[in-house]
Amino acid sequence: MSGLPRVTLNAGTAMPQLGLGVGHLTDAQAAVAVSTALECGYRGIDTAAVYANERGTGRALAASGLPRADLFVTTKLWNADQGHDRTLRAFDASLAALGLEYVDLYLIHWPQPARELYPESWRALERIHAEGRARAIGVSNFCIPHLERLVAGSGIVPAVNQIELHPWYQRPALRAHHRARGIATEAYSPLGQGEVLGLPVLTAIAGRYGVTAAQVVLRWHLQLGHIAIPRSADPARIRRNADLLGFALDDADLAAIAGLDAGRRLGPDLNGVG
Ligand SMILES: NC(=O)C1=CN([C@@H]2O[C@H](COP(=O)(O)OP(=O)(O)OC[C@H]3O[C@@H](n4cnc5c(N)ncnc54)[C@H](OP(=O)(O)O)[C@@H]3O)[C@@H](O)[C@H]2O)C=CC1
Ligand SMILES: O=C(O)C(=O)[C@@H](O)[C@H](O)C(=O)CO
Repeated sequence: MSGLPRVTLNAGTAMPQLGLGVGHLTDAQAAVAVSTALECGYRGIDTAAVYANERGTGRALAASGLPRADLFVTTKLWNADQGHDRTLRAFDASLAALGLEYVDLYLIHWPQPARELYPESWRALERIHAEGRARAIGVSNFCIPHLERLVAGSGIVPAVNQIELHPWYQRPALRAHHRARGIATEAYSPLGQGEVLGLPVLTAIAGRYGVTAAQVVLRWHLQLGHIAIPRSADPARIRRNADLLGFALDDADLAAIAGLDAGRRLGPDLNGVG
């Protein structure tokens, strides 16, 4: 998968369009999954402080022997650590756990707007970025009003908004807003947590190309310009999920997948939670 495309972020760095997500994996599982993924050619890894597996992730990154410049490592600020000074301390802890001198992308995990802390947390991310310790900074689970508040009050437009995005939950208005603002769209739960993979529309397309439904969904993300971070703990799936360059979806396939949008969110919405 060495030829898999990268997306140039507004911060100027190039982010692999496919990465491995390690949410809900233990430290040990994350270490194995990251090692497998790097051997298969992945270079993007998505973790978060709340996943409690930054150490295992970092061990696997170090053991790979790959040049740091080839890797693209994302981690995230957890909700309990929002606020300017807490953010700075949480970032230091993440960096230490990962064993890195910098991350490629640091995200605010959820805005949690009722707490009114995300603008000052963002100012801390701007400082971390200015220090060169996060090559790009962005957000996750932000809606249009939250993005607009940051853009209005800050010199830096988020490089990325990482959002739940899959065939059942396609979010066309938010994606159009990202395009208008130059924010890259990163899809989490890109396989719909595995739940969409049995849909007849997807299995029929997969059958025609001789690939899996997961490959079809990931190819769809690539063709729409999304960054996608599928999670798997299964080495064969990790490998196959990155084998996306041997086929291309045509306009009829893309239209059929567009027709699957049901506005159906699968993960929790923590924006209302204090
Ligand atoms: N910012 C945020 O708030 C959030 C971010 N994330 C990030 O996104 C990543 C991915 O999201 P996630 O919710 O895990 O969902 P995914 O859509 O990546 O689905 C993961 C599930 O799909 C299964 N799977 C993976 N590949 C295949 C395949 N080829 N065939 C069949 N099943 C497959 C996995 O099982 P198996 O392991 O058995 O292969 C797992 O059960 C997370 O790891 C995390 O990094 C996730 C949620 C929220
Ligand atoms: O997985 C994530 O990245 C999330 O933000 C949440 O799903 C979180 O991990 C969670 O499950 C908290 O209940």
